[in-house]
Amino acid sequence: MPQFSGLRYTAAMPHAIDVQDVSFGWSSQALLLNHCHLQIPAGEFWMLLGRNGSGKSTLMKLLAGLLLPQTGYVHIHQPVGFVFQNPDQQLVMPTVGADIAFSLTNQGLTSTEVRLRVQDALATVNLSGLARRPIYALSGGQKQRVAIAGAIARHCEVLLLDEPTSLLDPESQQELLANVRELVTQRGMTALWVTHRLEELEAADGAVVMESGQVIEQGPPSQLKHIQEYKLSQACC
Ligand SMILES: Nc1ncnc2c1ncn2[C@@H]1O[C@H](COP(=O)(O)OP(=O)(O)OP(=O)(O)O)[C@@H](O)[C@H]1O
Repeated sequence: MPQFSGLRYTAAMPHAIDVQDVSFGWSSQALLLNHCHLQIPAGEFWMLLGRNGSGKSTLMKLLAGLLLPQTGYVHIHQPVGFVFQNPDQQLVMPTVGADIAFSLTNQGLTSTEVRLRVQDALATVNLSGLARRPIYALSGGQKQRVAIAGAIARHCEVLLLDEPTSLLDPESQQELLANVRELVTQRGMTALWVTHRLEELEAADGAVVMESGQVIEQGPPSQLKHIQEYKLSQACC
């Protein structure tokens, strides 16, 4: 198993994602994340909520291994795929098929294996037949699904999605949400999805609320006090 400072992979873990006492600051003067703890059960779909600037995206980057914590550990024992808010920041090849195949570079696969993985991944996100479609000719929702297909082609078991629907219209939002729900239910993947859209919680098994760099609550959405408060504040405005 690979082992890096602050990012530890272990063989048998009760949770797909286990964050223990993680602190991180963008500057040496102040910590943004302050002794964060978080556990996401394997094979479940969870959402991460919190006000602007509370540290959600920073935490997601720590989970993906794009940043390393200054103290504490992130334990993840399965391959991780990351889906950015804006898919144009992660789709790098001219066509759909080439982009998914690019994610398999350096995996030592034959061209037949690459082709089969691209086909399987496209079918999983309901984009079969679009392998030759130029990326620029896709809708925003289709681009997000190509990003997810890249993770599926790499056999990622944990999906991290940072506000994946914030640039989408309501119909594409619903399609993406249903697609990720299906990946969790049918393929047993684990997904953690950042959102400000409370209606998306209906698709989730659990939710985590962050405030000022700390996880202040986590559990089934209907039982979280802070989420009820957000709902009430939305209803009256
Ligand atoms: N690359 C960076 N360099 C320096 N500071 C950063 C960087 N990225 C984020 N920050 C700062 O860290 C703080 C938390 O940002 P972060 O994006 O993690 O919050 P967030 O909860 O995801 O917010 P939002 O809901 O608005 O996306 C902000 O004050 C932000 O300016």
